[in-house]
Amino acid sequence: MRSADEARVLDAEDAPAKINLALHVTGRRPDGYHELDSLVVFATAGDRLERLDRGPPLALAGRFAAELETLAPADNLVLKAVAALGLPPAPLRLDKRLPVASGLGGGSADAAAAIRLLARSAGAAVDPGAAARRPLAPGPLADEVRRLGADVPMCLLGRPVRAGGIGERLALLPGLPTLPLVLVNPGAAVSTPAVFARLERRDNPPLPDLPAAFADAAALAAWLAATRNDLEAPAIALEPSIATALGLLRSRGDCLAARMSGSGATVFGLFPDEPAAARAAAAIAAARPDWWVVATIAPGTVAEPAATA
Ligand SMILES: C[C@](O)(CO)[C@H](O)COP(=O)(O)OP(=O)(O)OC[C@H]1O[C@@H](n2ccc(N)nc2=O)[C@H](O)[C@@H]1O
Ligand SMILES: Nc1ncnc2c1ncn2[C@@H]1O[C@H](COP(=O)(O)OP(=O)(O)OP(=O)(O)O)[C@@H](O)[C@H]1O
Repeated sequence: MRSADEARVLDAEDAPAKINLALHVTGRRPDGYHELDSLVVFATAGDRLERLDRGPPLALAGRFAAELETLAPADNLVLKAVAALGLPPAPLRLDKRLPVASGLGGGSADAAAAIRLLARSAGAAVDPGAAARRPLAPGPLADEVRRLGADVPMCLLGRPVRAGGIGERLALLPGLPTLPLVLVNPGAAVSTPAVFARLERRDNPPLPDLPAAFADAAALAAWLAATRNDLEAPAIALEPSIATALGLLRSRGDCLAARMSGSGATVFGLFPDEPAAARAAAAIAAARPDWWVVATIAPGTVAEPAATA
């Protein structure tokens, strides 16, 4: 039972993990940021942000809360988003379930969840419904969102996309099946700028053409075979345990594809169905009890409801 002085949860938002299924680095802008061409999906695994009836501006809970406690609350991307967009502050609690600096865009997902949550409580100064249906229209709001981090616009959308530019040019992906995945983080935080700095080539070709739809996870895996994550080799050079994690996924006979997400160190394995993913996750967790291992799904593309006149 809830004690009399315990805060009450008024509302909550999920902050799904971002997974780069493929990531090609195609150029570099004069400001040092890299041009990307990336296929991105969002998992049901993620952080969770709650709005409370009382408490400090941001309380931390969950497995990875301690890693954020060294950060001043104002530097947490949740409160940075609130300040940058001028959203009405409210007591918040972040359940930090995703490893920090792990290539899953956790901080960006938290910022996006804060925007959705507080926009809702303010009567939608930022229309979260619209954000869920289409990429943010260019404009001052989109600029503020992008300034929070290159991954924030895609996290605000939270649906399968092909991302271009530095990650802010988003095209919704039709025809993607729901993907059974295993996420494995070998417990090492990898610095995104350090990984980009180690790239040997920055002028790689874009992703190959996408078909209108993929029949299943195996069809997507066949397409992925002609793609890469260009950040994987530099990240492995900094953190060799990434290669060990990939090896464990690939040693499963039914793993369709295994690759690093974002700038690492988290890797994903794609499996034909959820039971296969659950078996792989259990085996890897048993072999490496100190690692973060989860079986999850990335929901596929939901058909748009027919427009009404
Ligand atoms: C690698 C990805 O995770 C792929 O989705 C993202 O591009 C990174 O997104 P993010 O962590 O939100 O990135 P930011 O916080 O904006 O940038 C962190 C640092 O990564 C480098 N960076 C990031 C994005 C990008 N397109 N080019 C870059 O070179 C820059 O050195 C930058 O200072
Ligand atoms: N709520 C937050 N969650 C995680 N990191 C945060 C948060 N707020 C601020 N940060 C800072 O942002 C940095 C990047 O964290 P994050 O977990 O978003 O990285 P990432 O998963 O590697 O992102 P990406 O995939 O975009 O490279 C951390 O090192 C941390 O200092």
